[in-house]
Amino acid sequence: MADSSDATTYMLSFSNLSFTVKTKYASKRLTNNVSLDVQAGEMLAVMGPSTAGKSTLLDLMSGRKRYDAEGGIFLNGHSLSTQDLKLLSSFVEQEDALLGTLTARETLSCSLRLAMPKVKTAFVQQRVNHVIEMLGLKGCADMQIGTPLRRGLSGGQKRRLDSTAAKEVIASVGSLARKEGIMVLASIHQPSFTTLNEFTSLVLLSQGSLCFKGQVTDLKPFLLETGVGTVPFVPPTDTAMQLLNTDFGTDVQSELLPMDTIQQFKSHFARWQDASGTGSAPGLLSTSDLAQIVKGEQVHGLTRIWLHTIILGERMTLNYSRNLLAYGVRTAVYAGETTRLFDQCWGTKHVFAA
Ligand SMILES: Nc1ncnc2c1ncn2[C@@H]1O[C@H](COP(=O)(O)OP(=O)(O)OP(=O)(O)O)[C@@H](O)[C@H]1O
Repeated sequence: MADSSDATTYMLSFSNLSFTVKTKYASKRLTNNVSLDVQAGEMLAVMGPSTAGKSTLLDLMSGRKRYDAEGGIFLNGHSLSTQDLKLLSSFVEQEDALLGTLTARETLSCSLRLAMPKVKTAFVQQRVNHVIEMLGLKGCADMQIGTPLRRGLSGGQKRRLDSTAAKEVIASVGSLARKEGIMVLASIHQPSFTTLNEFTSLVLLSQGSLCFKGQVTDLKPFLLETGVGTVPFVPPTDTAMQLLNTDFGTDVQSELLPMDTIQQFKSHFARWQDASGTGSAPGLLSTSDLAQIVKGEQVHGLTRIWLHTIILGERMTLNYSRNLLAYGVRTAVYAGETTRLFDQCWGTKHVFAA
């Protein structure tokens, strides 16, 4: 999220983030007073049962959704607006969003230029080369990603560019994050033990509420201290997920936390957090430092729209020029349909006239 040259200096504090959707008849709280800190270089895994509110929380944390009035997001004590957050963060969607006709290098370069439209070509080349190296994509950097008609990168190589995380992806992203002081927040489903261990910290959510935040290795002692315990050969995250999944009333839930499971988990967490104490506070930033970090190489308003249009136009031209057959067929179909419709309308007009 926040990029910095000094990996230990920056901390983002998310305070009381709530998000309520209002329908015609009622309102529903999708995220409920979530407060947590994330340090520069931290890799945070967000886990929770389906519909726990993971995507909503990530949207709030990255400025894609506006949180309710009582919330706030602070960088080393300075309040950030949703606009600031948008400029500071990059969001990778769950869905595959790769254009098959572009190479890995072109894909990364286009993403970087969209995020920082005014940076010099030499900077883009240098950063893209660095990321390609970090992701282990050097051997296939200039290979097209691939379309249904043309084979390109392998599935594993593609996953290093898209959002589907595996151990090697997370490991590469983690080392980039540590080196560059980037904060990585990722929603993950059923990670393997080794994948999860690549993250530095873990957030557990259920019904929009924060149920645990700590080091990945803290979860086991937390479950032991709260009396839930752990099951031999079962990862602590699986035990926690079973407890937090309210879709099914499981035996594990009624046995271990017989009353309101989520409420009990939350109050255990509050007590555990108090006992563990809070980490050291980061130094305050001056207003000018903050302005420098947030604005950086960014451009705003019409210039941004104009530069984005140019970059997307270049990408579209590249895509069309490499996919002439598919687009040629499509154009022919549209032309045929238009002629047919025109013919029909013309024919109908003549019938009425007769
Ligand atoms: N705009 C909206 N209006 C009403 N309900 C919504 C809206 N957006 C999300 N929801 C509901 O909020 C809940 C949380 O959604 P969210 O996508 O954040 O969960 P999630 O934990 O990411 O789920 P999953 O793991 O299944 O992707 C879901 O029940 C979803 O249907």
